[in-house]
Amino acid sequence: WRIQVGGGNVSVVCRSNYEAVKKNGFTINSDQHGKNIFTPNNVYSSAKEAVANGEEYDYVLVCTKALPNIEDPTIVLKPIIKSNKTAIVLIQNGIGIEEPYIKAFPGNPVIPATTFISSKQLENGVIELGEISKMSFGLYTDSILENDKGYKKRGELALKDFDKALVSGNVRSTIEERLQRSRWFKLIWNASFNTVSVVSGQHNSGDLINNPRTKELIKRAMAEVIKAGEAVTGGPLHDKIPGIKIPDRFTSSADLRNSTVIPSMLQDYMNKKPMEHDVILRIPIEKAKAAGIDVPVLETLYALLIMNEKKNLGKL
Ligand SMILES: NC(=O)C1=CN([C@@H]2O[C@H](COP(=O)(O)OP(=O)(O)OC[C@H]3O[C@@H](n4cnc5c(N)ncnc54)[C@H](OP(=O)(O)O)[C@@H]3O)[C@@H](O)[C@H]2O)C=CC1
Ligand SMILES: CC(C)(CO)C(=O)C(=O)O
Repeated sequence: WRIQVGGGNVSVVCRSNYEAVKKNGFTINSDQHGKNIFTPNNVYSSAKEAVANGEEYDYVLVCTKALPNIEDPTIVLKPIIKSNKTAIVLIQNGIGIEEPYIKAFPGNPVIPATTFISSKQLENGVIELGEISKMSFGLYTDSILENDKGYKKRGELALKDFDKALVSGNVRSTIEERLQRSRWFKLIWNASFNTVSVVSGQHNSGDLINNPRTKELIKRAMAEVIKAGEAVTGGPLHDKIPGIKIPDRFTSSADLRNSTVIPSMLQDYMNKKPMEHDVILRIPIEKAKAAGIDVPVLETLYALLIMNEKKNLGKL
């Protein structure tokens, strides 16, 4: 939406909201940008349809839930990626989301993005957007073959143009040099608030910080993510805020009290959809252990979360 406002040509592939979006576009009620109708340049029902007229895209933005435990996330993109010209932008939470794409599409720039927004689809095609809208992203280079000299060049060009497109659409955009550090920083929120919001019995962020025991539990989970993230990425997760102060900063924020958030994981639980516990807990727990960091709170949350999910999805 903001990319189109900035002058870009934007097509979307929709699934269950296809009919509604094809007919009416998206209605977006945003605290920051007011009430808008976003009419995508094209609305498709599948990736195959999106390339039926021979289109080749500069960017494919993946905005689905990251559920590698359920299916290979790259299958759906196969028809769209015709050459290494197309950059794949992963607008998703979690850790370890990039690897399947690097393996399936060697040579295509993979750009993971962390986004601080609060969004909710109220009904098909009707979106509510909270007051924050910022995005940071960078080029994934961790397991790129030494001999692909062009990868970095293609990737850096794609990064710059993506940044321009976002800035033209009035989004606070940042190109991240230390990409994994910013992903772990975002995980501090997701591995704590998102998970406790579900296992506590469906509570929003405001309820959780107003209760001293859940607030304390969230702070402990955050402290484990910070310790693990620092060990895995080899340094502090934030330039200005020392790790030890982050849990207090996050849980005392006045913003949080005023604008309560229903974390995306709780939205999935309430809609009886699978939750992103693989990339938000299982993979980070594995990485923490490999780096020699114990994470008993995260392990407990993971165990409770997957039991809850089984029951919620009728699989127990
Ligand atoms: N919501 C939020 O506030 C935030 C979310 N995030 C992260 O952003 C990512 C996306 O989250 P969110 O927007 O909440 O997710 P939603 O579940 O609300 O939306 C995902 C959309 O992708 C569609 N989709 C999934 N698979 C396919 C497919 N194979 N083909 C076509 N469409 C498909 C879904 O369709 P269908 O309805 O049919 O399932 C749904 O419309 C997640 O990683 C999340 O953690 C990050 C920051 C904030
Ligand atoms: C931090 C938060 C709540 C919104 O930005 C989020 O990432 C999520 O809901 O998964």
